[in-house]
Amino acid sequence: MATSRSSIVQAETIAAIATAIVPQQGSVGIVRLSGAEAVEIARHLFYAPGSQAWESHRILYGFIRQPKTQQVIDEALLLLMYAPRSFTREDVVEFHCHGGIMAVQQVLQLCLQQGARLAQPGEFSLRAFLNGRLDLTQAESVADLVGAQSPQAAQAAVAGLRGKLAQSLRQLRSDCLDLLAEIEARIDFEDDLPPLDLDWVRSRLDETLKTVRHILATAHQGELLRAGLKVAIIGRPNVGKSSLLNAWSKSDRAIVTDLPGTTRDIVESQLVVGGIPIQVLDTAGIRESSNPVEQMGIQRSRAAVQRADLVLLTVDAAGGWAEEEDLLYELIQPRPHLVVINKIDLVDSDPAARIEPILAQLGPASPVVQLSASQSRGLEALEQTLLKTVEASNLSAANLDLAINQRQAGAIAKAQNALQQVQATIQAGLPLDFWTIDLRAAIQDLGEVTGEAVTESMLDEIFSRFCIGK
Ligand SMILES: Nc1nc2c(c(=O)[nH]1)N(C=O)[C@@H](CNc1ccc(C(=O)N[C@@H](CCC(=O)O)C(=O)O)cc1)CN2
Ligand SMILES: Nc1nc2c(ncn2[C@@H]2O[C@H](COP(=O)(O)OP(=O)(O)OP(=O)(O)O)[C@@H](O)[C@H]2O)c(=O)[nH]1
Ligand SMILES: [K+]
Ligand SMILES: [Mg+2]
Repeated sequence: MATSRSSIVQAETIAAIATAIVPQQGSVGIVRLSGAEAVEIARHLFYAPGSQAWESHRILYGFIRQPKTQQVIDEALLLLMYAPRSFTREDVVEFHCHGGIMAVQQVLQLCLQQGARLAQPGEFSLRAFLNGRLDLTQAESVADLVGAQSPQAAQAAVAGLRGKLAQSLRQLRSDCLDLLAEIEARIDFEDDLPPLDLDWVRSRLDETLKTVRHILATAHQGELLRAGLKVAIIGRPNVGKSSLLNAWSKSDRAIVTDLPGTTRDIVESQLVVGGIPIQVLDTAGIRESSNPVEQMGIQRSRAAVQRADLVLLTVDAAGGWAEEEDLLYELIQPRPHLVVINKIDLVDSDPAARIEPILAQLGPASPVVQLSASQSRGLEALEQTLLKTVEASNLSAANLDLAINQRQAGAIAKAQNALQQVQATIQAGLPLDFWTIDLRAAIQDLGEVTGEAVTESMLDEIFSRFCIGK
């Protein structure tokens, strides 16, 4: 039988390297222990000279030693946080070692030799959750903060960490419980109570649904902030795709030459637009080719169109719209896209004559941007149009306190359905028992979000996505 993460005996003391492990990098690396044996293990491994007190929330200075040979492994600091005043609410000990890979790996091995078990991904956060220090949304925000790729994504994660979503959901759930209590009382003690105030029930339901809708509406910004966007630049050879990637990312990532067919493999670059982390893919120019290497590159370009959240079809303002563009334009029709008219610097003398024929080829559903990649002109407009196309224009001005993830949105949408069902049931004049069925379902769904009602397999799935040492 597979052991489930949450059923692992919490009496076990767990250990992990809490910092990134990179050779020759990171001035400090941390090995973290949590559990009943943490302090005992540290006592065996850490020598603190003089009369330093082993008290909670203190840092001791000293040496980590191999207990048998007394060989010194590192000169280090030891941080003590005794239960319940720690991240996990268990005894937590941290060895603050030198960075790089050797010190932390050796110290981790010593901890394991002393009886600690290697922590699974997310297990420190899981314990913080199981011990009631964090609700599930806060624990998810810990992972979001570690994974954040833009200041706005980090800001949303910190708000979640501090319990903004948790608070709203607790309030919603408690409102539903109040409503349930009122209704159930009428089922159980019908004769002893004044009749149910139907207007009150209806207005409470309306209010609750309004809040639910408000929270659900933050799912789009949550998804953009967390997952970001994959944007593929496609077009026929030499229209300036690689030049656009370079200008946009202010780099020399991609090779640019005046030879058509320069780019073969996909070239990626990472940037942030209006708070959204964006992965830009430069692709091989698409054309009929007999060169097998180029053909493979073109296959990858076509695949990128399907993988991308947004496709930028790039066209050469001077070269104009050719037959190949008809095919490419058709290819991107089912995908979210915009059309980039590049090299406008070449048509400065008479832009209308060159650009209008291109515009005439485009349908009304295709946003258009004119720019010059080689002169870095029009990139601002590209970003604004991109944000508008993915409906994220006011993300940077938005309130980032709430930005729910897909899992949370799924459960909250179920709660919304259940609450709407309660409304319908009341409307249909069905007996009170029916109202409570859907109300209970809504309460259950909200509990799935906060973790008040979760299964072990849900916890497994959520925490296994964390990194090791979190
Ligand atoms: N060295 C180190 N830095 C770290 C962490 C850590 O575990 N170790 N963190 C880990 O993610 C974050 C800080 N988060 C933390 C959250 C709570 C507690 C904590 O001990 N809370 C107790 C006690 C509070 C108090 O003393 O009053 C509590 O809330 O009960 C510690 C760290 C980021 N920086
Ligand atoms: N005048 C002008 N030239 C440009 C502009 N953008 C790119 N070019 C030139 O167009 C040529 C092709 O540019 P690339 O960026 O290599 O074009 P590409 O679409 O990536 O080409 P392939 O990878 O071969 O498909 C180079 O000589 C660039 O300097 C622009 O905005 N204005
Ligand atoms: K080229
Ligand atoms: Mg190229």
